[in-house]
Amino acid sequence: MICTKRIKEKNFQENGGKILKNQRVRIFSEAELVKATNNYADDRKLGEGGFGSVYSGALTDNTVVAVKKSKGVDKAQMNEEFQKEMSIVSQVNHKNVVKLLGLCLETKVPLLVYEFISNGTLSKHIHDKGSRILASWTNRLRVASEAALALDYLHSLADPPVIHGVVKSVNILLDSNYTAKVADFGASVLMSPGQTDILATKIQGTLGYLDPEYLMTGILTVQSDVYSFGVVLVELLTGEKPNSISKSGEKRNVIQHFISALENNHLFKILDFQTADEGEMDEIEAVAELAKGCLNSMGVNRPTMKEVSDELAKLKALHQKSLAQQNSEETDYLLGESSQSFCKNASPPMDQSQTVISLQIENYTNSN
Ligand SMILES: Nc1ncnc2c1ncn2[C@@H]1O[C@H](COP(=O)(O)OP(=O)(O)OP(=O)(O)O)[C@@H](O)[C@H]1O
Repeated sequence: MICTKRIKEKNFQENGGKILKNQRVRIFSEAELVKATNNYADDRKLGEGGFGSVYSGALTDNTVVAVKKSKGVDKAQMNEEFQKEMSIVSQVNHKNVVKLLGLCLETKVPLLVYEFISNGTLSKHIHDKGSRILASWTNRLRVASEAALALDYLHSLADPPVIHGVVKSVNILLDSNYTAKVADFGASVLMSPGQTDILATKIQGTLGYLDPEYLMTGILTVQSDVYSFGVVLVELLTGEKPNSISKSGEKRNVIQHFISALENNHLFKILDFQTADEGEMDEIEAVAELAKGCLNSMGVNRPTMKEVSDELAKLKALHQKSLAQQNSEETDYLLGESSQSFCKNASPPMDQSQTVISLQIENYTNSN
């Protein structure tokens, strides 16, 4: 049975939990989640992370959910990871952050129930050559801008602020409209207002995305997320995995390769998508410069997530404006073309020409 209720202090304390004000999540029974996921059947497995595995499930009201189930090897550690993720994700509310719907407290390590994000990870769409969604610069820029918006929100608007800790393309999911949603708060840290860094008890992260400064000092900062986001931007631009292996089997430093291409004006040789448009090239160059700034070895020299997000939003708005302009120019062109052809064909009756023109406009709109 599903019951919606404010989580009781007692339940949380029994589970080693921290009490959060105004927290509203749904409490699921273990049996309900077993049924929803067909007892965590293999074909329901969406993926596996450090904390455990994620399964898709259908509730009795047909809502599709993603259930995060701990590996359960070290109960104390798993409980800590769970508590952290739970306390962070239940407090954030942003259209570009995956929503926590509820949890189940009957299991040894509680289960987390998330909204189901149907189109997989950004990583899959960048690296799976069969995926067409990122074929256009328009979508790459939009997804980058949406993910940046979520991270800016976590750093400066969430109360309390949050360092995500493991920003990478696997942790950016795409929903049914291909809108980006930032996920996986297992390594995240809640900050006090005004606080921007924390001494980590253990260094967590994925090679290739890890801020070199954090790696050296053990201090995780909001700027560590900015570095990792810079790596995601490079991935979006080049289609290369940050820890990729070349054909000859050597480990490639994708970041160095990217920066040297940018500095030597070879950027367009290493892009992962085709663009013939000069306006787009300017935008791509601006995003590449932004990525370079994020990848500065010193955190203080990197832009803030707000600056990154504002710049991407500005570029996205410019891009949309130029797309709209192109569309109207093409419509004008079609109108011009049709009137010329009518001149050639001994002037058709007025009502017929109007029909042809409107049909052409309609076809144009449909194909776009
Ligand atoms: N809400 C969701 N909807 C759909 N799929 C999801 C959802 N959450 C996670 N997944 C899938 O499950 C996989 C595992 O997610 P999880 O957050 O546990 O770990 P991870 O990000 O892969 O690794 P780690 O936690 O070690 O960084 C994701 O890569 C994604 O494919």
